[in-house]
Amino acid sequence: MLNAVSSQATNVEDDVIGMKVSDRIRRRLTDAGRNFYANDNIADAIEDGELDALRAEVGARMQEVLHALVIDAENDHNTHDTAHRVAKMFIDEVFGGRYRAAPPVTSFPNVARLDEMMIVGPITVRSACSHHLCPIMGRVWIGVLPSAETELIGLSKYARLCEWIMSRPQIQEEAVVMLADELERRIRPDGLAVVMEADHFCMHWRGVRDEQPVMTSTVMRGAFREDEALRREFLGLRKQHDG
Ligand SMILES: Nc1nc2c(ncn2[C@@H]2O[C@H](COP(=O)(O)OP(=O)(O)OP(=O)(O)O)[C@@H](O)[C@H]2O)c(=O)[nH]1
Repeated sequence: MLNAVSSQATNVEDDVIGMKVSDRIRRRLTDAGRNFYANDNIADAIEDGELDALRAEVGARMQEVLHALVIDAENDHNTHDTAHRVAKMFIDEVFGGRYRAAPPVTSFPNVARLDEMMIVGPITVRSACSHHLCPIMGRVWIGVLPSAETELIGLSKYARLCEWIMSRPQIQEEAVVMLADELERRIRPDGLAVVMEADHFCMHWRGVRDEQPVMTSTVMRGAFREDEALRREFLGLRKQHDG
């Protein structure tokens, strides 16, 4: 999608040699009129080799953060490589869903015309809140009511898509909607249900420091929204899966 913009942006880059790689990527996104919020995927705006440069840039800036925190990262053996470790953790792991393209998802036509609900879960998910960048650790359940047009996807792909969507800084309410949109687009079911239950470490580790609260969010689409009995069956089975 960004290809058309990319060649245009390459010309721009000719006169902006010396720009930081984050500025180059940001410029491409801005020129294409694209958002680059914390939970947006920007993989198609990053060219070959730029992820290595971005990791190095984030590492250098993280070193400045440690410096501003008055930590002697140059001489302290424990924080010597911390800045680069953190950059690697952000870009490749905990926020990797921003920088990586979607995982390949093989789909199969619904030849047998299956029309009964199926549930996958609990799928363990890890995310981060966009306010304090603290971990969010949770579980997701997905319910699908297939239609004749449905593309069936392999079981493991639900977990892979969850991981891709969740490993970005965000709020839970938006994360479940984004996950539901992605699944609906790929599966085209008659009904889709997503439940997410998660611990927010911005409430446990800091802030109110309350260990108890868990946030539960649901998204009900199509038949799950219209048919109360189906919705109840899904929510009941989810509890059973929970043990
Ligand atoms: N709605 C929602 N809120 C979240 C989520 N993750 C974290 N939060 C909350 O977002 C708020 C962050 O904004 P502020 O209230 O301005 O932050 P703060 O003053 O540091 O708040 P405290 O956490 O109360 O110290 C906190 O109340 C968090 O608990 C989420 O996924 N959804």
